[in-house]
Amino acid sequence: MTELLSDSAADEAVRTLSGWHREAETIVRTVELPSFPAAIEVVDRVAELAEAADHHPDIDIRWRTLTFRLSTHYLGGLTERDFALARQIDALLAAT
Ligand SMILES: C[C@H](O)[C@H](O)[C@H]1CNC2=NC(N)=NC(=O)C2=N1
Repeated sequence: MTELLSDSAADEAVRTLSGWHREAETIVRTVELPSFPAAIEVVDRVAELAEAADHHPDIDIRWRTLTFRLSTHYLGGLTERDFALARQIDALLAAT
């Protein structure tokens, strides 16, 4: 069963990620792509990952800059589901 992480566990977990930081009960990563189409392609691939995980980030799209924000909405905080998807996004971005 998915459970909320403690404050210290969340802080420790975010340090294991690439380029994410904590903002209250969310984790956030901003990345710039070479072009708007490249950014949209990343959004599309993240959407596939999110659907497969049944866990979805908030995505802010501003030209070539994407900001991903993760939190487990139904529990109102951070859970392992957020970090699992964040790791998948990191792997996707590392290969882009
Ligand atoms: C019914 C479905 O499983 C839920 O609504 C899922 C969908 N995606 C989700 N995404 C996120 N980030 N948090 C959730 O609580 C969540 N719940």
